[in-house]
Amino acid sequence: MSDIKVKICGLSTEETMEAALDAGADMVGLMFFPKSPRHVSLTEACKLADMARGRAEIVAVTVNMDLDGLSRIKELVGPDTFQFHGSETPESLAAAKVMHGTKVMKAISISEKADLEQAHYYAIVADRILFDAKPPKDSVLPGGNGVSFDWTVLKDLDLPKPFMLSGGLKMDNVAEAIRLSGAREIDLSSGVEREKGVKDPDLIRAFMAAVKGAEVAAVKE
Ligand SMILES: O=C(O)c1ccccc1N[C@@H]1O[C@H](COP(=O)(O)O)[C@@H](O)[C@H]1O
Repeated sequence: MSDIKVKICGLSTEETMEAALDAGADMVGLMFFPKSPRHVSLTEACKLADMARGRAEIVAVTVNMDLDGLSRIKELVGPDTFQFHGSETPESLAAAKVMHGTKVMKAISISEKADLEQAHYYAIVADRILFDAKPPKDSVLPGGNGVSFDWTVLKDLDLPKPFMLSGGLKMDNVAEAIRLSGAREIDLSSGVEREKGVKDPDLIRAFMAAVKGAEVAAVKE
């Protein structure tokens, strides 16, 4: 195992964006969901995206956003990828891909193995699938809740597109998550926060070091 791809999501300050880029994050996520504590305005997002351009893939995270909203983000922020984290259909992903010329990633909520089935439909149009845990019943957020699912359900998954694992990842469990799921790409938000919505540069660096450690350990196995 080597070269695990890492996405750090919900970056909202220049300090934490720089920490993520400097530590080698492959993808950085900007949150465009007003109910999220990681939500950024278009102006903030432009600044953060300019820091990341050419250094990491810029992902705009949206939840059931209309085409006008997506167009504004595309024109002003210029993401490489749209992440769809709501109940968007494969058809709406295809429309966004054609209209905006970006890559598209669809988040799928998992609580049991049967939930993986829908990934095969989305994988026809999506460039990447993101598996996240089903949100707790009382949560207003469809993602970013810091909860995990049974990683072993992903083992030996056969999809025609790459997939990312997310949900409750942090430095203490990432090695185990990679080992049990077989994921080559991971995504996290809460696990590098000192309080809800507040990313911590030290936790970002420690997380990236833990991923490197997991890679080295796997090569020795
Ligand atoms: O982070 C959020 O606030 C959020 C809001 C709405 C949709 C998605 C969101 N985050 C995504 O969820 C994963 C998992 O988060 P966590 O690591 O369990 O906190 C995160 O990486 C984002 O892609």
